[in-house]
Amino acid sequence: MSVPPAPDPAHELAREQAHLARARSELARMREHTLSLQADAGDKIAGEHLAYTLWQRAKALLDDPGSALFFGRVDLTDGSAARPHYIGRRHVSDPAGDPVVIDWRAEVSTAFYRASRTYPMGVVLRRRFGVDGGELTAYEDEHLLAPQDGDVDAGETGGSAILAREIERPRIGPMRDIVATIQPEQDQIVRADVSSTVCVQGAPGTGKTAVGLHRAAWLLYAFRERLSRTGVLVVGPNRAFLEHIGAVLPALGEIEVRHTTIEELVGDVPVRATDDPRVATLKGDARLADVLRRAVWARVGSAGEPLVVPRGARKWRVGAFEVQEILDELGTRGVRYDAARAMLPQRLAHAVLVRMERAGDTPDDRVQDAVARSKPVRDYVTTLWPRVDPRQVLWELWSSPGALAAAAGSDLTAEEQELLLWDRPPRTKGAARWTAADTVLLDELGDILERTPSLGHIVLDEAQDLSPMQLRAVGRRAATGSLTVLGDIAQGTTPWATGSWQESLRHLGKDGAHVEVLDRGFRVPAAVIEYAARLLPHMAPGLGAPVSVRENRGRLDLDRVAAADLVAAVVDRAAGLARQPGSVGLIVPDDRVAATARALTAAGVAHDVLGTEHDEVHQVQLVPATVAKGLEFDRVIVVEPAAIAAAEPDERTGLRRLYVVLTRAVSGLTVLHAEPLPGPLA
Ligand SMILES: Nc1ncnc2c1ncn2[C@@H]1O[C@H](COP(=O)(O)OP(=O)(O)OP(=O)(O)O)[C@@H](O)[C@H]1O
Repeated sequence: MSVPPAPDPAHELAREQAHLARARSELARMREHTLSLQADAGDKIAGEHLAYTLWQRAKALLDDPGSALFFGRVDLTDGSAARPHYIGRRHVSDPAGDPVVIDWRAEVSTAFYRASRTYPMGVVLRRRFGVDGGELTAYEDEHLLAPQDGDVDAGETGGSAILAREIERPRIGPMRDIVATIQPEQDQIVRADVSSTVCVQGAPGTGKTAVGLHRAAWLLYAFRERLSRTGVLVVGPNRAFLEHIGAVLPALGEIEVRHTTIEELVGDVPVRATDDPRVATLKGDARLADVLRRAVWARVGSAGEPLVVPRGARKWRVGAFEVQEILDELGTRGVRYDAARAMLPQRLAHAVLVRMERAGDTPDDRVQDAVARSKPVRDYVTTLWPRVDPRQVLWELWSSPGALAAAAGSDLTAEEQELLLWDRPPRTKGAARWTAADTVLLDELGDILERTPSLGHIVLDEAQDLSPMQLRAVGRRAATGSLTVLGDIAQGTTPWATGSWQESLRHLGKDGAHVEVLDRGFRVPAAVIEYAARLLPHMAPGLGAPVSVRENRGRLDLDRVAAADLVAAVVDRAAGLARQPGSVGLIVPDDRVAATARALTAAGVAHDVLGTEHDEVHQVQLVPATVAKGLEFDRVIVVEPAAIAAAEPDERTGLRRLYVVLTRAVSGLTVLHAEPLPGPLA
């Protein structure tokens, strides 16, 4: 194929701008058309539903003048000619139905993200557009089949000015989508098949969260019917994090995806107490699943008495031995406790029916139903296979050494059982003050009784922090679906944080799922990541820091002041940073949040306190150290690292917490302290 001469850039840009104008007018036409459709349906309710669907579709077709309808183009060869495809956030077509812009999630778009000089995937030309205020301002070309002079090399770090500009932009407000610049290794994860669970290990800022959210959007596009029926869920560490990421999926047109924390996911009962870390860790241990199962199933009685059912003048009798066989069979079939309980009356009635037939009667199904519903059968079942309330089971276990020992078998040592028992048991289950770890156990008990419904897909972020029992709670909600598991072992800050993804995947019920590693850092600049990485050998040996792909090495200031001046210095530095554009994260030890907020307010520095309800979004965000995970800010001030580390139960967790807070910055990090810095940071 002959290589066309290089076009005049100004002329070429004007042509692309004309294509954008055309795309905009086609989108407006699509919207007009949708608005003109009448919501005529058979009945009133169906009519209202249709009208709502049309209204939603029209809303989705609204053009956003602040962003361009496409950000890239690939010209794919079909042997003789090359056809251009414009790639954007949504599909736009002309009146004949031919595409003007193709959704980034469509099959053809894959080449835009993945093609390389080594694997050109039929890409004659890949073009990335520079966009400003919704207008095309520049473009960059790569001719993958036959490279030309002036091509950028996007495979090279710093090769693409457009990618660099996107990565380097100062951060303001919540997280944005990355559709225009998804990297090949990220795209592999985004487009992994719906049936496969993928686990991503990645250092801070390698794009795990971004990849997980784009994967959810891609799955919803590629498997729309199946997943809109079964549902997609995003699970994150806390509300501040969910607020930070909550706009990404709606910006990609996906408004149905629920976002939740693990506590909200399992929390049917209010949490009114906290466990000592040793107790919480034990309650999160997977062995508890067996203990709970035994505690529930031990409630099924043994058939000591025969079942006697009077009908008319006769009494029908099913011997205890035969009833026991039925009980044993139901208990070993793998059905849930309540389902088995619901089957028992019919099984017993069937045994009665067999006796009636043997005696020469010809009873039909209605007789069996009547026997199953009769009082003697109901009473017999209630005694043998009682109704179980999860809270009652747990209350008994934590109150009664005998009950716990019986359920524990050889799974828990005497010492462990001692740890689990309440010092002062509440008098009733209603008076119990449940802890967060208890709610997870109650959720497990709920599933022993009745199967938890499964969703189609779950994106589980910061998964390293979940206990085995929490992982089980998430896993059963994806039992017939799949998961995207995201995390970083070095950022594990719970006493039960995982040391092995294989183990976590086992608890999730997805043994053997693939673990991918992302190691190119898009957030943290080199000067900052090199400093934070000094902690790694002390708290996560074997794990490496990301290689920063940022051009800007960033700014690192270590700033020591006298203890008496610390609060004033914090206010002064925050106010100083707030004079320049970009968000400011002021990360302080949790127990200093209130005092810092008061000092900021007194000095007139407008701010939000993350982790509390707040309506406005201010430039300065005051962040308790334990809430910082997963967040990012343009400039970060970390206040008193020694106190942040000392607030954790052990040294390793303290250093990991520091690693998390030190890696939130995009442009610059100031470490402000009065106490000496923890060893590796000094
Ligand atoms: N391909 C990309 N193009 C542009 N920006 C990207 C890309 N990938 C990631 N980023 C940006 O890098 C930053 C970090 O991404 P993200 O929060 O997803 O990282 P993470 O691995 O989840 O970090 P952490 O472990 O700290 O939670 C975000 O601002 C994100 O938009």
